Amino acid sequence: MAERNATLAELGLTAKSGREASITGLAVDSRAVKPGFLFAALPGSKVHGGEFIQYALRMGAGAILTDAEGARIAAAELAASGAALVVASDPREALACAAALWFGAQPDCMVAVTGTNGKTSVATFTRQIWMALGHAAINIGTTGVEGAWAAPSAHTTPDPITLHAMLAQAAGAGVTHAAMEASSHGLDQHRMDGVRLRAGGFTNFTQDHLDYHGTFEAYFTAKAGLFDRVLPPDAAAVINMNDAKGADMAALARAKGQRVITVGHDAGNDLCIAAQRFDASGQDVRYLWQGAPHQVRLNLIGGFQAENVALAAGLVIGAGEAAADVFRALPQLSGVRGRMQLAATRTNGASVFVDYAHTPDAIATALKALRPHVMGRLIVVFGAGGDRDRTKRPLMGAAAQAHADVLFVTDDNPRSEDPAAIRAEVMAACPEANEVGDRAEAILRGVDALQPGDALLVAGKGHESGQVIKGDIFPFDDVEQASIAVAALDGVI
Ligand SMILES: CC(=O)N[C@H]1[C@@H](OP(=O)(O)OP(=O)(O)OC[C@H]2O[C@@H](n3ccc(=O)[nH]c3=O)[C@H](O)[C@@H]2O)O[C@H](CO)[C@@H](O)[C@@H]1O[C@H](C)C(=O)N[C@@H](C)C(=O)N[C@H](CCC(=O)O)C(=O)O
Ligand SMILES: Nc1ncnc2c1ncn2[C@@H]1O[C@H](COP(=O)(O)OP(=O)(O)OP(=O)(O)O)[C@@H](O)[C@H]1O
Ligand SMILES: N[C@H](CCC[C@H](N)C(=O)O)C(=O)O
Ligand SMILES: [Mg+2]
Repeated sequence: MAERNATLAELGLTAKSGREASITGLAVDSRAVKPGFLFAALPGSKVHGGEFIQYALRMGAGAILTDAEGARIAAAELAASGAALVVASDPREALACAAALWFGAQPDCMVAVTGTNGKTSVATFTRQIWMALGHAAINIGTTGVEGAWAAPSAHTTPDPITLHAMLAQAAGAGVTHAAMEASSHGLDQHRMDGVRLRAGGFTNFTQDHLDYHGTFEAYFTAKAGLFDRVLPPDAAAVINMNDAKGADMAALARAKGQRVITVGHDAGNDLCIAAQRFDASGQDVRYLWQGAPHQVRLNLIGGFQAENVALAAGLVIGAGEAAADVFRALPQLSGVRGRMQLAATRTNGASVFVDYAHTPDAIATALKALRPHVMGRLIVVFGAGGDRDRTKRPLMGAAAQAHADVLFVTDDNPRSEDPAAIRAEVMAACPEANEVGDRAEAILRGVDALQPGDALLVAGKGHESGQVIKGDIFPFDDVEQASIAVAALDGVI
């Protein structure tokens, strides 16, 4: 963090009590507080950050940003310390704006994408198109920061302090364009409210994260926040109209005055996916941009990727590039790590794909997408994560049952839960599936079952490099395991 000072007013904040503060840095975790820092004591899902105000004050915090509840929890310590106290009705939003002002620089041209599935894919394709057009661009999300500047990231949408530190560093390194993922947690917690966006995208809305949001309505409201709160009225909203919620999202965006760019299979859309022809290594797609045809080669497996590419193209056009240039760049797109990635091929010609499908809709979409590329049977190895939405487990089982011919149910980050109990919840909807808890063995069994013309989809972990069991992370990589299995069975590397 840069060595500098700011007044509360310079961070858009007004103190309710306490002495004048000269802020030296920002922290959301009391353990990161240094002398002179502003500590944001936020209402959490487990505990109220107000519980840690006294600790932050002992570490030398110069100011506290919190809500009425946090101020009440630490009233005595706050009065005794004389530290500046800012009380906000929504301290997360206030922190996001303060972080934007503290770190200052952001890439000039930024866009964000939300939706249950496809965010990483769309953000990555957006960055790739910008780079093909000669811009210094990055994407920020589940796979970290990638492109013209790189950094790891623990969250899909980082907390505002981490996010604005990243944006400022990237801008300082010459990055002019950034595409970021807006997760529903991130939107609900106002993590990106201080980001200046030129365009926002919506992929789709299906089940995930009900453990956190509670209801579909609350989950949708969180996602809608990208358009009705974060995206300014002069921005473009790029909406997938194939999704059942597309029309609602478009209406919200129009009500805010945003320029809506619709994307979909119907001819009435601004960007229409008019036709697709599949082959072993990808697809030819006929797009219509405002009625004019652009026929492009996509070296990407899966019909849904043409939708993700269309959204990315819409975002780039919405953010100011000429449509003809954008369509010319599309054949250069390459697949996203762990998304429909061809991981290995058996000597009998059967293929193994690794994909990040971890929701019911994603499993159905990924399996359906493979069908036109496969003449034989579809085999799937999958599981469901622990400490995450439990209600999606049988739905994932049902999706696999409906769209695959042979099923192996295995473990996928059981976290604190009993792995056998998670598998049982999945298998309630696919009782005939083979149950193989150990993921490496499940992949080996899946690969062993491959006959000429078959394909195996290893779903759920995509780019992930570890299996999370209890508090430990064991190194595990689906792509690597697929290659090992093929080498072991076929005797080749
Ligand atoms: C459910 C959730 O999103 N939690 C995030 C949230 O934590 P919280 O507010 O609920 O934390 P809490 O434990 O109740 O603590 C309350 C407050 O006390 C503070 N605290 C806590 C302990 C202490 O000693 N001192 C201290 O100051 C915490 O920093 C926090 O501000 O705010 C924290 C600080 O920003 C985040 O680190 C934390 O992310 C947790 C680790 C997490 O796992 N989040 C996941 C579910 C998530 O955000 N995922 C999304 C979506 C992924 C997808 O697309 O599928 C993502 O964007 O990554
Ligand atoms: N447009 C789409 N429609 C339906 N399913 C999709 C779509 N795009 C991707 N998927 C499926 O979802 C999986 C995850 O894709 P991706 O990582 O791009 O999504 P995400 O929204 O970033 O996920 P996360 O919420 O974990 O960040 C893919 O591996 C694929 O199976
Ligand atoms: N960002 C998602 C990823 C899930 C991936 C899957 N491997 C799992 O662990 O469930 C989540 O944390 O819900
Ligand atoms: Mg993602």
